[in-house]
Amino acid sequence: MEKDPEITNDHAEGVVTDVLVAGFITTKGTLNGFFLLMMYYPEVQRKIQQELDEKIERDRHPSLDDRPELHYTNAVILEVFRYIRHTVIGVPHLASKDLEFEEYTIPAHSMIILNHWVMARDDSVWDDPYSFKPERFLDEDGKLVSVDHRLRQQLITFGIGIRSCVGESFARTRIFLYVTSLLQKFTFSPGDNVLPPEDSARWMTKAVLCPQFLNCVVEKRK
Ligand code: HEM
Repeated sequence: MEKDPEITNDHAEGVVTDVLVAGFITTKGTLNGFFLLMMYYPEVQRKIQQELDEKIERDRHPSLDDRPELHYTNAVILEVFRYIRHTVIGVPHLASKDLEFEEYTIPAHSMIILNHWVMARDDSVWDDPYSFKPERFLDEDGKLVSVDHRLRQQLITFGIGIRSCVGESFARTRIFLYVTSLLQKFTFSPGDNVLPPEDSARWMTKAVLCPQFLNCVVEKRK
C-alpha cells in the first residue's frame, strides 16, 4: 500500500481473509478431523507410531525427506481427506464458453460448483465409502499407490485445473509434518471426554465443516 496507491485497505483485507479462510480454517479442519479419527481408531494411530518408530529414530525430528518412506501414514492422511471431506463444495467457477458434457449442455456464464462431498462418497468409485479404510490407498505390498492410480486421481481434495488450490503443496506438507511430529512423541486418547461425532455430516457447517468441540488427553510416549 505504501508503494502502490492503487492497493487499498479493501485489497489488504481481502488477502488476509483469503489466507485465513482458505488457508487456516481448511488446514485446521483437516488436523481436527485427523486427530479425532485417531481417537476413534486407536489401532490406526498405533500403526502410524509403529511405522514412525521403524523409519525414524526417536531423537530425530521427522522431515519432508521421510515422506516417501511412510506409506501407511500417507495413506491415512489421504483417507482422512476423503472421509471427512470438510470442504464440502468447491469455489464457484464460471463457464467461459458453451460446454457439452455427457448428455448436458452447459451454457456460457453458468456457475459451476463441484460437489466434493458426493464425489468422496460415490460408491461406483469407492468400495464401502462410508467406512474409514486407509488401506484402500495401499497396494498388496503395503506401499502407497502411485499418484496416477485411479483412486488418487478421483480424490480431488484441492480442486482441479488452473484454479485449483494455490495452497495445496503448503497444506499437504504442513499436515504431514504436524501429524508425524506429534504422533512420534505423543498419543491422543479421549480420556473422560465425550468425543464429537465421527461423521462429519454431523459437524458444524461454517466455511468448512468442523467438529463442535475437541477435548482429549495427550500423553507423552514412553
Ligand atoms: C487441507 C487444506 C486445504 C484444502 C482441503 C483446500 C481446498 C481447496 C479447494 C477445494 C479449493 C477450490 C478449488 C477449485 O475451485 O477447483 C481451494 C481454493 C483455494 N485455496 Fe485451498 N485448501 C487448503 C489449504 C489452503 C492453504 C494453506 C491456502 C493458502 C495459504 C489455500 C488457498 C486457497 C486459495 C487462495 C484458493 C482459491 C484459488 C483460486 O480461486 O484460484 N488453501 N482450496
